[in-house]
Amino acid sequence: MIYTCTLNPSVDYIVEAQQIELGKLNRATKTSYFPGGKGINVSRVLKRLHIHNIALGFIGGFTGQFIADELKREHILTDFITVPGQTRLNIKLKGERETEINGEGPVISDKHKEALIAKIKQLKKGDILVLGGSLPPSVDDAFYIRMMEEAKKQRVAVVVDTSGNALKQAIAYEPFLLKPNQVELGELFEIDIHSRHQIIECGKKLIDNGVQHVIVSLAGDGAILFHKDVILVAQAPKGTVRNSVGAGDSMVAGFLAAYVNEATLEEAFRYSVAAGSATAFSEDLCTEDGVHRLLSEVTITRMEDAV
Ligand SMILES: Nc1ncnc2c1ncn2[C@@H]1O[C@H](COP(=O)(O)OP(=O)(O)OP(=O)(O)O)[C@@H](O)[C@H]1O
Ligand SMILES: O=P(O)(O)OC[C@@]1(O)O[C@H](CO)[C@@H](O)[C@@H]1O
Repeated sequence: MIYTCTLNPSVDYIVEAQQIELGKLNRATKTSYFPGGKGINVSRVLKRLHIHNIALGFIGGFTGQFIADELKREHILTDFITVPGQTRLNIKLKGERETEINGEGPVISDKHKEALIAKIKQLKKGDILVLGGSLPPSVDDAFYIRMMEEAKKQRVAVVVDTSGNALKQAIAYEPFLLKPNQVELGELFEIDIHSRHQIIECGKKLIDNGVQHVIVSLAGDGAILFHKDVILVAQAPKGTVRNSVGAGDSMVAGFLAAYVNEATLEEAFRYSVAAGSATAFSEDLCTEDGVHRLLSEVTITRMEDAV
């Protein structure tokens, strides 16, 4: 079974306006809201790709209830822990450019943290655990470490889709998959990344440190996959970007969906990039049809051929 865990879910409130001027009254031309948070996005895309999964994490208040209701409507299994306080609202402003304001999230008590650890302890060898997104302010990075320790004890494969210190500390646990974007990769190595060469060096270092697969996502420029035997470079399809929120999470879901269906590494990577781009070209997350339509437009080259 695949489990996703979102410690700090969100309701993503999308506000479209012709232009947004700070300090003025702006009128939206369209608004919508979706259940969000990285692990929840992975769950939603997995489900659209017919992969059963269970969403874990903390939810609270009317916003948390909205997430639970929406996931139920989409027939996604959940095992959330309900906490006092409100799940955050993340504002995604779409004017001439995209601007995001992510909320803080509720306080999580020790009792609720332990309840989540107890759920992780129930996972079994062969399960996959996707840890997605930032930590609420009351939860420190050590909590991600504890979850990874528990997962490792049970021989559960861990996928890490987060940033900052939590991402840095994940490396020691030899995760199955890391998916940093270019900025997150730079933060990980404390450098400014401005060349393909730097990305390759950093990706190789992660593999040398025991990470099994690394996908560095490069938005419209595609992605690079690192594995001990091969480096694959993907060009993303071209299209009109309607929403880049969740594109990276869709990549994670696409890769896992193909992997559990026993695809080759190249096929899984192609599926992953197609899923990311299909989300970028959609209003909400990608659909299965959207992914399939783009598969033939993803170009993949082995590293020695790409340089
Ligand atoms: N402009 C675009 N054109 C085509 N494909 C895109 C575009 N932007 C994103 N994608 C697809 O989505 C993938 C992930 O994008 P990106 O690198 O922006 O992820 P991210 O920063 O993790 O996103 P998020 O945090 O919003 O989920 C890319 O590798 C690509 O396949
Ligand atoms: O604040 P975090 O946890 O880093 O990111 C949260 C978030 O921006 O990530 C998802 C897209 O990847 C959105 O659904 C959500 O709003």
